[in-house]
Amino acid sequence: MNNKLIQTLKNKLQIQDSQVKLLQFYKKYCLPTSETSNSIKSLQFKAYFNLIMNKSFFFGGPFCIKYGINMVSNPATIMYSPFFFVGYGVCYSAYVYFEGLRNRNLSEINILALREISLQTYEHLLYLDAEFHLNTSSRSNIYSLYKAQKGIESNLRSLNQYFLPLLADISLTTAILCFNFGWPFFTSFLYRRKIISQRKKQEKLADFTISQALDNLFTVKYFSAEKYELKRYNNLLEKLQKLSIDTFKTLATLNAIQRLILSMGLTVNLVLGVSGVQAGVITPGDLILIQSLMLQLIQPLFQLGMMHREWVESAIDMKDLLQIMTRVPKIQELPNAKDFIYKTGSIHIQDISFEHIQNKQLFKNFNLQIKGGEWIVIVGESGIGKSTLFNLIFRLLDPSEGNISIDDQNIKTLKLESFRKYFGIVAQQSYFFNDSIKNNLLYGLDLIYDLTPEMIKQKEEEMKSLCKQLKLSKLIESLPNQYDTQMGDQANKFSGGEKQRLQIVRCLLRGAKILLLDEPTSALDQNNEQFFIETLEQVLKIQDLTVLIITHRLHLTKVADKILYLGQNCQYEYGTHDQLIKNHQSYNKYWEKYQKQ
Ligand SMILES: Nc1ncnc2c1ncn2[C@@H]1O[C@H](COP(=O)(O)OP(=O)(O)OP(=O)(O)O)[C@@H](O)[C@H]1O
Repeated sequence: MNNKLIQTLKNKLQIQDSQVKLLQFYKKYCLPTSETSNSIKSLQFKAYFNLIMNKSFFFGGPFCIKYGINMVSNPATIMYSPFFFVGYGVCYSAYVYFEGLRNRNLSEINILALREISLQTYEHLLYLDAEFHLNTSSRSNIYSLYKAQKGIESNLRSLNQYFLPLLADISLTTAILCFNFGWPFFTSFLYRRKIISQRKKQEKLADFTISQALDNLFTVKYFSAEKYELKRYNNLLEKLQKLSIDTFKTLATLNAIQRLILSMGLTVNLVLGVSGVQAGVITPGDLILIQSLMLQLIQPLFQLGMMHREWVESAIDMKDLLQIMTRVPKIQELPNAKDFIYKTGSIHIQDISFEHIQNKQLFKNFNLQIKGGEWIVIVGESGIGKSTLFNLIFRLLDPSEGNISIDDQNIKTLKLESFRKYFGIVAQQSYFFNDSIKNNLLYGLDLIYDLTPEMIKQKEEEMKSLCKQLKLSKLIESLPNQYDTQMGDQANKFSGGEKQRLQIVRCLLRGAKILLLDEPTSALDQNNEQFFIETLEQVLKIQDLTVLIITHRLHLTKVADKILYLGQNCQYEYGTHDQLIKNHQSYNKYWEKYQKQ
C-alpha cells in the first residue's frame, strides 16, 4: 500500500474514532440510559410518545388519499371518498400538532443538556491540576467551551430531531448514493471535513491572536508593534478567507448533487408507477400513495446536506471539549479523604523528592519541620525551587516520594478544600477580578463559609479595620467610590506595594492561619519595603500565624525565626541566621555575595 493510501485510511479511522466518542458523549441525552438525569428522562419519554403519534399520522394521511382515490374511480363507493379526504386533513393536522409537541420536548432537553454539560465542563476545568492550566491557555479553554456550547445544541438537534427518526431513511439514501456514485462521493465528504477542520483552526488562531494582543496592549505599545499586530491578523484573515470560500464551494456542490439524485428518484418512481397502473399491477390510489409518501420523505431528505454540514462543524467544535473532559486531574482526593483539623499550623515535610521534568530534580530526600506560629524566610538562587515548594505544601503538586503533613495530618489523605482554606497565598503576581475593591477583598466568603448578611456586615467592618492596620484605608477612602471603586484590569490602578497589602487583607479576611508570601517586596524600593515589613510584623505577629516568605532580599531574614536556604544539587540548609552563618558554607557565601551588592 502506498503512503498516501495508508494516511487516508489512518485519517478515516481517526475520524470514526472521534465520531464514536462523540456519539457516546451524547448517548444519555438521546436515549434514557442509567446516566440520564430524571428531568431529561421524563422529557425523553414524552418525546417518544409524541414521535409515535406523529409518525402514525404521517403515514396515515397518504393511506387516506389512496382509499379516497380508489373510491372515486368506483361509482358504487364515490360517496364515501370525501370522508377519506377529510381524514387526510385530520391526519395532517394531527401530524403537525404532535411534531410541534415533540419539538418542544426536544428543545427543553437541549436546554437542560446544555446547562448540565456547561456546568460539568466548568467544574472539570476548575478542578483540573495546575499543570494542565500552566500548559494550556485559559483563553483557548474558554473559546473551546464557548464553541462547544454552540456545537452541543446543533448536534443534539440533529441527533434527536432528524438523525434518529430518519436513521432508516438515511441508510437507504446512503446505499443509493453508494450504488450510484461509489466512493468518490464519500471522498468528497472527507475532503470537506478536512477543509472545515482547517478553517476552524484558523478561526481559533485569529481570535486568539487578537485577544492576546489586547490582553498585552501595553507590550504592543511599548514595542510600537501596532502595525506588526495588524499585519499578523490580516495574514490569518487572508488564509481564513480562502478556507471559507472552499468550504462553501464544496457545500454548494454537495447540495446540488444531492438534490439532483432525489429529484431523479422521484421522476423514476412516477414513471414506474404509471406503467404499473397501465399494466393493472397497482391502482391509481396506490400510485398516489407511493408518490405522497415519497414527497413527505423527500423534505427531510433535502435537509440532509444542511444537517451534514452542521454535524461536521459542531463535531469539530466538540473535539477540544472532549479532550478537556477526558483529562483526569493529577491532584485528586482519596475516596475516603478526611476533613482537616486545624491545631497550630505546623508543617512537617518528610523525605520528599520532586522534579517537574525528568533529570532536573529540585528536591531529593528533603526534610523540614516548621512549628506553628514560626516565621520562615526561604532564600536561594533563581529557579532553585522556592515557589515549587509552596505549590507542594498547598498540594497544587504532589511529590514523587515522601509526605507533607500539616498539624500531623498527611495532606494526601485530606479533603483539599478542608486544609487549603487555612492557607493565605500572596503571589508574586497579584490576581484580582475586574470588580470592586470590596468584592475582591470579600471574594467568595459568603458562599464558602455560608455567611448570613449580618456576618457579611461584620466582615465588612473587619475589612475596613484590616485596611487601616495595613495603611490602605486613607488611599481607599480618597477614591470617589471608596470600597466600591472598580479595581480595573489586573488592578493596574494600584501600585505594587498596595496590591501586595490588598492581597494580605484578602487572606486574613478568609481566616488564613498559614501565610505563604512569594517575593512580597520584589516590586518595592527600600523605603517601601521597610514600611511593608514593619506593617506586616505589627499585624501578623499578634495573629499567631505561621508565615513562609520567599525572598531575594536577604535583609528580610531579620524578621525570620528560621531561614531555609535552597542550594544547588538539591542541597539545603536550615536554621537561624546565626546558625547558618556559623555552620553552613553555602548560606555564608550567599550572604556575603548579597552584602557586596
Ligand atoms: N510547570 C512547570 N513545568 C516545568 N518546569 C517548571 C514548572 N514550573 C517551574 N518549573 C521549573 O522549575 C524550576 C524551579 O522553579 P521555581 O519557580 O520553583 O523557582 P524559584 O526558586 O521560585 O525561582 P524564582 O526565584 O526565579 O522565582 C525552574 O527551573 C522552572 O523553570
